[in-house]
Amino acid sequence: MSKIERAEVFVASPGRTFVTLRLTTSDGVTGLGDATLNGRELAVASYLQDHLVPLLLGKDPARIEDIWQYLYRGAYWRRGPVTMTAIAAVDTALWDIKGKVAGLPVYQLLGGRSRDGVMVYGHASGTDTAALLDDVDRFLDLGFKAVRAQAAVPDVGGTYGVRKGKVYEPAASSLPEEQPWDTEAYLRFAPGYLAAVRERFGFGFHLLHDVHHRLTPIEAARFGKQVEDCRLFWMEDPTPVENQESFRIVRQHTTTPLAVGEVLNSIWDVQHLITEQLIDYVRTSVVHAGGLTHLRRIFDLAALYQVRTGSHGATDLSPVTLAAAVHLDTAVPNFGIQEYMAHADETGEVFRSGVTFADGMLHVSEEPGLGVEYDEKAAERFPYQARYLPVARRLDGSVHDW
Ligand SMILES: O=C(O)[C@@H](O)[C@H](O)[C@H](O)CO
Ligand SMILES: [Mg+2]
Repeated sequence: MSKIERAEVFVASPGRTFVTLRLTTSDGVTGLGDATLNGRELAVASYLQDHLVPLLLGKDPARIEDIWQYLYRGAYWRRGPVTMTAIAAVDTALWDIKGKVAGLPVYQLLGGRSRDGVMVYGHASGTDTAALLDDVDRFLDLGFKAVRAQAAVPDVGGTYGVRKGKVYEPAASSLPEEQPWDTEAYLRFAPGYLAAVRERFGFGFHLLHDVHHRLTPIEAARFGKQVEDCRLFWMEDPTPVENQESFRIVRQHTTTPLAVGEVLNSIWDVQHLITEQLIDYVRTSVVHAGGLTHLRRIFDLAALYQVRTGSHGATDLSPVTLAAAVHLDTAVPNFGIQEYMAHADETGEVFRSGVTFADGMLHVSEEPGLGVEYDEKAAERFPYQARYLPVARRLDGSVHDW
């Protein structure tokens, strides 16, 4: 029997911080898992190093489901982003190993190909409507079939999702940046720029928008209703998601499709959203929702209720997560869309990935496993730097959801 012989945890900041787990078996096969929890990353690194590595050494790497159950039930303290991200890293690395041992790409282990490629959406943004329109134009020129549109609210600034440099990087400061927020100004402004995008470019592509947890249920209902003519692919994270019930209020008022789940970690976090058909797309990701083993379970539940997938894919999810996501997206029947932002060039110096972009879609390579390699020598050139996501404050100074 092959055994898990080594388990190494790497923390590096090539462009942004990534925590990476590498397992090595007694047969010399390696597997990679992403363990990045942006802004709280060292907690997961310690969870792995101090609490899971000692449990993994000597275990049979082929027993993916058993190890998942052992780590989940064995923790006793259930769910939560830190635990589920640590378990995800182990699980993803074990799928990578299983693929390499079998000589098959991971999507083949998941049931094989359901589609030729994985449709993605890119992030267009602008400091005003004109700049946003130019950016949408650029994405359409690059061949994207789906584009998310965000613009800064005039006279307020600080709006979520507006790219400053080449790469969107909200976690840019050594202490959390504080950004102003004004709900009424946003509600006055945002429907107009979404309409302007449709007016200029028409309906021959999918248009998405991320509200980023900023509205109350009734505000989100008003927004969804107001933008119905834009025929959005989805309105993302309309309200803070802890209260699954609040989606019923939004749902009762609008046919704008709803997407949620990037901050959620388990099937129980999305259970009512799915079974009561309160959402259209579930955005849980490989890295934050317990790995391929658990995410596939969520996607299967979703399929029963015609909820489709729309996995989180911002650049604070490493190339290991992106590859794992594209393998799963390639295989599942109820795939919807995959979020995709190209990683910074420095990230590509550390992670070599076989995932490629063509014609608005991502494709996995046919290499066995996930098709990603980690260059630890290159990673040494990018030592860890603490960075935080911003926080939002209303104009009266009180804390809002970022
Ligand atoms: O849907 C998205 O890409 C965003 O919500 C980001 O994931 C979030 O700002 C954390 O980086
Ligand atoms: Mg989002």
